[in-house]
Amino acid sequence: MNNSCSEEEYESYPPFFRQNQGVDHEEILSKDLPAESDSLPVIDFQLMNPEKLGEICRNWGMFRVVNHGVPLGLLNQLHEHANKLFSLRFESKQTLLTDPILYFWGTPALTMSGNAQQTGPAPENLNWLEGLNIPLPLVKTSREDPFIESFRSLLEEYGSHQARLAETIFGIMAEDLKFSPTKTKSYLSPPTGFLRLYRYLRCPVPDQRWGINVHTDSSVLSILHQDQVGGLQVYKNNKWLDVKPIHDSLIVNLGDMMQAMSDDSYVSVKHRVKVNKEKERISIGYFVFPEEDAVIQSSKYKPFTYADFQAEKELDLKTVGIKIGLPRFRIKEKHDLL
Ligand SMILES: O=C(O)CCC(=O)C(=O)O
Ligand SMILES: [Fe+2]
Repeated sequence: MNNSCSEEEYESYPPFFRQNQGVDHEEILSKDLPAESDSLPVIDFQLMNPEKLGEICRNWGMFRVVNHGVPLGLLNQLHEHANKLFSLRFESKQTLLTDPILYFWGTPALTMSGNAQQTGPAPENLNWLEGLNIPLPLVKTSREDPFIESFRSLLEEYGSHQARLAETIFGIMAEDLKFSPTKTKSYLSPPTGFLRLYRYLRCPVPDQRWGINVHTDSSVLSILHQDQVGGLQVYKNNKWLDVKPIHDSLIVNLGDMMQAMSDDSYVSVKHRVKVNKEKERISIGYFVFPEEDAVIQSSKYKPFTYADFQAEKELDLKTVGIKIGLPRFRIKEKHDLL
């Protein structure tokens, strides 16, 4: 890339991310060792069983799902629509993509009321991404604009597939964990589900910035589909592994709620997203939570609801600048108190 890149090329970028684009910078080599290639376990959705799934949830907290029944045509159309929408001028995205679809940039952390969570003004804290937040129950009402309407109906269809997958997968985990029928029902609530479409932006200093820095998801389950660019990495055995893009597969990762429900036997796995200089990357995530008033009972944590967890997380982001998450609720063992 060089200085000849036209300014119009970046009109779809939030203004902050237009600076220094196209300029060669001296690269600071990443201190991380290169990531190893993908040995993520694969689950055939049609052949799942509690023992195998349970073992993967205990050891990995992330797996690939094949034979999931989400039509490839639907995935392709969704990516095409996302590409078109993200390529619009920044100002048009801000005006066109409004309630209930919310356009945001610079951070994936949104508050309960749907505003981007402030992480402070330092550019190294900004995430090189923009996104759309789509609460699924709200995406059922038809829209006038024909392009937005076809996008909405794809989201609705994709959302029902995701709810189907999450309910089946969670049902098998619940069998492995021997949950009572009441827990199984209240610990996963599809109406809480939302979709996130992300576009990670080209970054002139990719080794110094993050698409999304290391984190665990707060959800029960998250289900991801990524395009062919790559960048997602998972932490396993003290190493970062690249999660390779495989177009007809989905990635499931367990979140903090699942770890607490399983008394820490399942892992809410650490992951992160790298950015690159040459290509934007699009991914589609689905996140699902417990019923609003479901109290998570665990031998390791004080009883809490997802709303309690989210409130604590928002406060920590505001005051400490990072998410503390589950440790805020952990019951102190006797030896911790000495
Ligand atoms: O874009 C991705 O591949 C991952 C996104 C992610 O980790 C998240 O939204 O929590
Ligand atoms: Fe995540």
